[in-house]
Amino acid sequence: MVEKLDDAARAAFFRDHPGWTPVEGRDAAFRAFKFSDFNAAFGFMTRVALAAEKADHHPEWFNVYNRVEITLATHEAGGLTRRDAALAKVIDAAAKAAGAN
Ligand SMILES: C[C@H](O)[C@H](O)[C@H]1CNC2=NC(N)=NC(=O)C2=N1
Repeated sequence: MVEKLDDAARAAFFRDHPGWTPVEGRDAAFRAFKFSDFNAAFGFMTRVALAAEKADHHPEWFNVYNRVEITLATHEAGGLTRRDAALAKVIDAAAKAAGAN
């Protein structure tokens, strides 16, 4: 069972992943992305989905047209873990490659 990040590691998560914000009332991280169009947004989601499935660690997300909102948490741990930090890194790189602003 993966452990929740302790306070220092949780602070480091938000420091090291600019753009991600804590979710109120829940140990989770949120970030919204905007792409040029649906094609770019869905291409991004496809790349994230493949990485998530490979890692068996999945985002909670919401998409409308060119907008993708993502919440990260580890359900089995009830909060943020190193798995979320790893997925955030993949997400940020994929978003950058897909031209998110
Ligand atoms: C059985 C399987 O390993 C689990 O359901 C995985 C799948 N993806 C997951 N994703 C996330 N975000 N949290 C989990 O606890 C989780 N658990």
